Amino acid sequence: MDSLTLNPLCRAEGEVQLPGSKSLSNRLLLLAALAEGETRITNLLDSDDVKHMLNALTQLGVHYQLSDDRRTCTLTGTGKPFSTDQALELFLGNAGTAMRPLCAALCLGRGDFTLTGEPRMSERPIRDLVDALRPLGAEVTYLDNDGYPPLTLHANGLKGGHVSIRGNISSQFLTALLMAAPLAENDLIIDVEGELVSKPYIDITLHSMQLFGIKVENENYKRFTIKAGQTYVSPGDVMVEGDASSASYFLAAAAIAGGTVRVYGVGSESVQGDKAFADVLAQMGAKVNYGPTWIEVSRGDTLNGIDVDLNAIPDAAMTIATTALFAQGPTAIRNVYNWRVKETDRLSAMATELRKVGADVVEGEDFIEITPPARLTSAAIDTYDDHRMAMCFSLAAFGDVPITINDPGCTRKTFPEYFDLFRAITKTRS
Ligand SMILES: O=C(O)C1=C[C@@H](OP(=O)(O)O)[C@@H](O)[C@H](O)C1
Ligand SMILES: C=C(OP(=O)(O)O)C(=O)O
Repeated sequence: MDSLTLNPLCRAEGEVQLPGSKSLSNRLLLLAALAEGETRITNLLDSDDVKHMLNALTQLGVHYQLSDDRRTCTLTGTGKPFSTDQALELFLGNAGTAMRPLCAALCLGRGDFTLTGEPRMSERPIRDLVDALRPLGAEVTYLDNDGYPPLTLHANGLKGGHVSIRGNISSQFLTALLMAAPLAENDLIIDVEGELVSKPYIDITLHSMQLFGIKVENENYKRFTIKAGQTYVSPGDVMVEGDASSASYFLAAAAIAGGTVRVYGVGSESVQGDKAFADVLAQMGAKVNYGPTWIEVSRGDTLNGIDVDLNAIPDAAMTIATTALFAQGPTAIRNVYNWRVKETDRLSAMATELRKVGADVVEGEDFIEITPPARLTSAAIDTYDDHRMAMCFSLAAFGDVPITINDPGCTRKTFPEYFDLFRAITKTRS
């Protein structure tokens, strides 16, 4: 296995143009494919998760053109759901933003669609979504284990009506239902049961649907009503914002090390909940400035440990876990149960790797408490095929010791060029 050793770093300084948001890229591609007319999507993310969505659309017969740098996609939708005479098998890697939304959207059409992915995808739950789709007329067969991909959809349209969906495992289930809803035969009312995890991602969904002309009635994120008879209509040109989760590593580097880092592509006007990561850094003592499309962070007088509920921003929350290595006092990150069902069991992986660099860690069922060591220990960090483990632990190189990242290439899921950009804004201790 490949590895990358980062020599001790002492400073972060510079500007980063962020790659496009994964969440927006995959939503806009799917909605453009379902929409009437031609959509030109700019600043599209070029990463594995997006490639899986694009490959699926190709197999579904969608016509699109990618620019040479793969960051502009011009796509012509038919305004109709996807249908096929021949059974299709779509391989979706480990992309939750492809698996869950496609699972619902494909039920709108006609034909047999099998959705598969990498081995880890077969351990990521999908039951809550399937259980909500079945009363709407979806026929779904699990191929290996009940409640998990791979699965086959025997699609024959979705009826509409009134369904409930559990909100506490993944917001992507609700996102999937919402995006399919306007093309159901009748109005759809969706009730959300229990806590809604990762709530700001629902705003990304509603924003994306609104761009394509869809109206959704939102009663406090508890009930959503979507009228039938609406069609997705192309907005023409649409630009993908920079990825707010990808911004977190650069901003944290400045908060830890001194120097000032500004990221472009995400700012106060962003629709992504992960922009709030910068507020968490401010709570720890960092200096934060926002412009409409940029965020700038510098180190404050001290960096303090905090006790926070990060249920709303589980991806950026991982970056707080490694930032905590440099804080004064312990940090507790609470209400992140669903870390366990992502690219890996992130609560367990994070605890194991933080201990390797010398932290004292308590791993709870849905929280993690990190007490930083007086001095970090040099270590080889395992990344569990989890892009965020690799990116988070690059920050450990600010601890005066070399840090080796095993399988750094796993960042290809959302951020293939991460280590080049990280190197460009960090200075090695001489
Ligand atoms: O809808 C989305 O784009 C996402 C929602 C979140 O997942 P959960 O809702 O499963 O927490 C997030 O972790 C994921 O990276 C992207
Ligand atoms: C959880 C993540 O991805 P996915 O979209 O596959 O759920 C992530 O990017 O951290």
